[in-house]
Amino acid sequence: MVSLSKSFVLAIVLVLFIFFLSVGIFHKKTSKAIHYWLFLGSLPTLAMNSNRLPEWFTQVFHSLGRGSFFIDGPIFSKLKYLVTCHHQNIEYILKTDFNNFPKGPVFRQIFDPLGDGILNADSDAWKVQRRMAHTAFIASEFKDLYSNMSRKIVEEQLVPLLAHVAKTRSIIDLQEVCSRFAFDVSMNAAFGVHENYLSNELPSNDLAEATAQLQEAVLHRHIIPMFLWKLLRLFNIGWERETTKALKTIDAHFYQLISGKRKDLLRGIRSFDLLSSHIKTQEQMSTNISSLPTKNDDKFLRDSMLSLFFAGKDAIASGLIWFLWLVLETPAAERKILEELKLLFSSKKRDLLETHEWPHVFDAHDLSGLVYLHAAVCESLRLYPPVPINSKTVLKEVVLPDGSLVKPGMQIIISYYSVGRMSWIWGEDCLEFKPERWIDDDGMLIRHENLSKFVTFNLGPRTCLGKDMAFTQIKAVVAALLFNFHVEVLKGQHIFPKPAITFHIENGLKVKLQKRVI
Ligand code: HEM
Repeated sequence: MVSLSKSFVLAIVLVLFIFFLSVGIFHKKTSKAIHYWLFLGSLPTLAMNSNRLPEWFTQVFHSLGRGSFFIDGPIFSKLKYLVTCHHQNIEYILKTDFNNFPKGPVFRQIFDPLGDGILNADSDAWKVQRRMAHTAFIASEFKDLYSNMSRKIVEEQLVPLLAHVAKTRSIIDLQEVCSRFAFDVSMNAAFGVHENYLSNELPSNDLAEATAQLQEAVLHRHIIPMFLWKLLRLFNIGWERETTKALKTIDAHFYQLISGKRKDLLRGIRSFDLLSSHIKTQEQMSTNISSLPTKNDDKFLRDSMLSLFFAGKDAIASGLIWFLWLVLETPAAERKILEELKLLFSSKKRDLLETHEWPHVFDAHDLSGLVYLHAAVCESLRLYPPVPINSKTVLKEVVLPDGSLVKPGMQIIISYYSVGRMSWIWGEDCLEFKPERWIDDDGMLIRHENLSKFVTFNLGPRTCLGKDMAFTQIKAVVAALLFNFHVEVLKGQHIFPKPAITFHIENGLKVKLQKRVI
């Protein structure tokens, strides 16, 4: 009897699964507009475009000529989304009336593998996480550890790997290199451990693979209806089985790292990574408030670290690969970056210019003063924000600055990707990669990022805590790569975004490298 009902449910799951795949994920016909279907509302259109949501949202904004639209659920359901890229709405939601727009229960269920970490928490639980993470990020010892470790990884792993590729004239996927780099940096920052995932042999790493798997799983939870992925989870089949497996691997590693760190600290071994800081703060915190972690709460640490790890790793990898692609496709921009680097190199190494030591790795501090490089990074993050969309829930009814009425329980989807592609926000040339838009006539940076229109790092109380770290990393990698190597992008590659929580290139970016003689 039990097995009969199980088979029945499995059959239903299978039918629905195939239906959604054919309507949504593999459906080639996409729509530039938002249609209302009898009984079903606008959900079928959403499903048909589920593999390219940021792009579709952008097309709908263009076709409607405004920065917000609603998606209605099936008749009799209360499901309704507001999708917006209106920058005054975004400022209102993320900053002015912040408390009225938590992430909410839907987000929390989809991201439940992250537990109570900062990315998934709201209200008091979020405040605790934010305070702890902020304490960790602003510590001067952590900042030093971060910049030393980044330089070390660039110098001792990234550049040797690229030199090896250049020497053997082999083809490499630059996106994979960026992901491996981001993984090594994030493991160092979070736990103070060196994984050497970027070494010449491109070794496999079960933790890195499990975290990538978890990303995929969370994406599927966005695409297919909640009841369906919950059924898959109940029966431990399909993507949900992969999620469970990935989580087991992640937990095994994370709990081992936490227990190892506790032992180190007991032995008096000091370190300044994020985990050490969290353990220290956890011990100092009061334990009689229910939302606060208790002294030996390893689950709390696991959740905190998993969020911080995810927040940094994928965003850095994504920011890097889109930047590199845009610059490599825009020879004028590449030339200007190289000119700045040469000037910096000759000002620092005047005496070495004749003999020219190769390869050369720049100091993060020196790179921070380069105007064109900074402008180019901002420009690529505008066009390809690593986190393309975000969602919020409405607590109390309110009219947003553009006149949209939102009601309790409604979901709001903010499309950061679309913000960067609206001509009424960035001008008619908004689709062009033009670092010059960030530089004024006196050659100084225009700080658009201080205005609400540059939303790539979020706004308000939940602004990204790793923004400075992100700029440091991207500049360090780009400078080392472009200054020391000539990069040839293989012809015939069709570059388009892969559907994911963070933006990546669907099939990677295959390149050949050659030693660059300056
Ligand atoms: C180019 C790189 C990056 C971009 C574009 C970026 C963007 C963002 C965005 C949009 C959010 C808001 C997410 C949300 O509300 O769910 C966020 C949050 C956050 N980011 Fe980043 N991020 C980047 C790199 C990093 C790095 C390297 C770290 C360091 C670990 C980091 C740490 C965080 C943290 C801790 C939060 C949570 C803030 C909160 O909820 O209070 N980010 N980031």
